[in-house]
Amino acid sequence: MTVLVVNAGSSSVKVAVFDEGLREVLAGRVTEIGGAARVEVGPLVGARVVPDHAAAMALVFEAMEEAGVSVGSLKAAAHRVVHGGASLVASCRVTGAVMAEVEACVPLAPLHNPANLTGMRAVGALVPDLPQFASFDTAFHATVPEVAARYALPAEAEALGLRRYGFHGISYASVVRKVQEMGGVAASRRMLVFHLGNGASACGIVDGRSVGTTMGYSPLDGLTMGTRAGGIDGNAVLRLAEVHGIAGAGRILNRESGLLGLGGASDMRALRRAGTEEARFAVAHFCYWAVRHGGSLMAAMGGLDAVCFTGGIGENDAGVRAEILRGLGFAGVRFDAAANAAGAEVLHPEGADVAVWIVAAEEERQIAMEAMHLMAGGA
Ligand SMILES: Nc1ncnc2c1ncn2[C@@H]1O[C@H](COP(=O)(O)OP(=O)(O)O)[C@@H](O)[C@H]1O
Ligand SMILES: CC(=O)OP(=O)(O)O
Ligand SMILES: [Mg+2]
Repeated sequence: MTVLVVNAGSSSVKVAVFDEGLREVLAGRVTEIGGAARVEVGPLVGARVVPDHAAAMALVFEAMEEAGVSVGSLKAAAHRVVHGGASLVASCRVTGAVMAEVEACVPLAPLHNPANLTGMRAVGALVPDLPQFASFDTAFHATVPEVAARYALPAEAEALGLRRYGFHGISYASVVRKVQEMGGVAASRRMLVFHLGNGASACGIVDGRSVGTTMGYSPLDGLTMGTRAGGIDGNAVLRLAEVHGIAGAGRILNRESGLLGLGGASDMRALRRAGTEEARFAVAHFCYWAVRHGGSLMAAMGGLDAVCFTGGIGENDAGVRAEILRGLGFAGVRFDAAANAAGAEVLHPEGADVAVWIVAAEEERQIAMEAMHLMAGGA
């Protein structure tokens, strides 16, 4: 039951191959697709011209063969799909109807869903008979109460699908699973999880279920992100559209804002290296809004038992974690500075009221597990 997992982003593809025992036998990524791309897939490492996602998938298959993981041994491919809309709320086999629904959600996740579809088509073109499965970032949030999901809009607007869906659900599901594996369930009834990567969000999780999250209709709302603005007044959006047109406003909000717009770089490591006044302000903005939203989610959960950090920034940037944890001090959050600086798994001191953990995001493994569950006949 070897499964190829494909996590396609707008300009990158992350892949992993898992065997039936869920051992990761190959992993890698192709980044900066569209030109002189960077390839790091098993034995294939270096710069290559990769014009599109189809070419990237062809390279992945080439690397698999070179690594001795034959494409013929694959039993399935499984994809991350960012937006599943209102109807795709559980992982499923990819069919024409599923692809049409993912396509219908393109306007809701313009940076992500087109790439997810391209990944499915590329695999389909290279290995036509391979069963394909999809896991949705939105699915984990299907449990939020209606008051949290609805915007205060009239019924005609709701009928356009304008609801808070929430994202990063595959990552949140993997955090819940890993905290359970760490034996932390009892201590973590009410868990505030920060997924801090290029896209960033936070989620309030009670007894393993999402009760609220910061992203909404699309992955634009909530926290300050690499290139996305995060929360912004609808009238400010209208003003941007008036001046720049709808496409221009969309570009500014999704691709030119966030850390990039404030600090001159979308990448946290680049901001740290730059060390300018603007870069420092961008990081301060990122942390301030993470704390503000964290407080709101704590209210939605009725308290706090644990805080978890995941994603590239959450797992690696001790300064960001420290600033957010200090900001949550009012809620009884304490942390061990040395453990945080070292990037340890457990950050809370002995006897603390609130547990604090770093949990590595395992989106690919989660997707593989869901596909294998479906292949084994699970619902
Ligand atoms: N060692 C590190 N220190 C600080 N930030 C880091 C480190 N490693 C990765 N990051 C940051 O993580 C972010 C990317 O996170 P990641 O979860 O890989 O993103 P995505 O999967 O959404 O593309 C970037 O801002 C990057 O700078
Ligand atoms: C949903 C989302 O924002 O994803 P990413 O963090 O991969 O951009
Ligand atoms: Mg990510």
